[in-house]
Amino acid sequence: MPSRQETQQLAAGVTRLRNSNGREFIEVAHPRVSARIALEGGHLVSCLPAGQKPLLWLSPQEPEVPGKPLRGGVPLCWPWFGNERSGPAHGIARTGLWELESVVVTDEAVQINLELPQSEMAIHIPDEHWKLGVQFILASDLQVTLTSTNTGSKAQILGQALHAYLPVSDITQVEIKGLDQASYLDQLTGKEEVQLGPVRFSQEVDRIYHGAIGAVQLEDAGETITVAGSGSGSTVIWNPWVKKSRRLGHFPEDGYREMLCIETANAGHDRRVLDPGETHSLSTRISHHV
Ligand SMILES: O=P(O)(O)OC[C@H]1O[C@H](O)[C@H](O)[C@@H](O)[C@@H]1O
Repeated sequence: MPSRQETQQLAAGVTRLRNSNGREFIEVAHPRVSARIALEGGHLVSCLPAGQKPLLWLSPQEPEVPGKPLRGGVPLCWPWFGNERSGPAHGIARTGLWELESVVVTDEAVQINLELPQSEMAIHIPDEHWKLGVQFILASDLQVTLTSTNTGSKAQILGQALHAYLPVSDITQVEIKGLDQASYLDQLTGKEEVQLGPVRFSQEVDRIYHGAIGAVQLEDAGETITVAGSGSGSTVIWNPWVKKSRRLGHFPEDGYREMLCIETANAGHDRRVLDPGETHSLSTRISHHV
């Protein structure tokens, strides 16, 4: 829990605050949902619909200084996924400082829109011209939409992912359904494979599933979290397992036991080329069913 040093009320139940590590957050306390978004990274770090378990996992280890991504929630990978291009892994959006555009509160939901200013893009991708916005619809479920417009005069390549970290009670017992027969790139071996049955975890998993995948279901001890994407032709499934957990920054050594990532993406073969003036939206909807 960040200690509050400065706070500003933005709307009923929506507050902007700066914690003692200098990070700025938008905090939502609405009858339907509690949530927190870090302006650094445009990063939703927690989302708790009323009467449910948390929809997202967040590492208990927060980096002390701004500039290091928080591990958990929904990091925004943009305009490339992983190491598809040179520069920071997963691109520049997850460490950039986003600006608040709008907050709309209704009885059912809180809608928050952020934009990544040109000045943040100019640092790493000075030759590219984009308008980039993220919208969070926080309610009894969660919807995150990342919208990119090519504002330049040449075609530009776009790779991206909504890198959702989901909580699990025991990684060795969970299953992901909805990927049976899908082909995937195993990022650990570089080989193309075909999924047979549900995805289960007994070692590191780092895969890009291809195709316009419908909803996938994370089945965990009789409960289900559904992740439904749109604007996506690829889904990344990731768990770091034992050795990689030790190497990851700001991640508990046994953190792999209690999380996995299901990432609605445009990654690998699914990278897009946007013509001047073209807009593309990538969206994920995460909901919990008991
Ligand atoms: O450590 P990060 O840069 O946050 O990346 C965390 C993970 O993200 C994705 O799921 C990739 O497929 C993994 O290869 C990567 O290890």
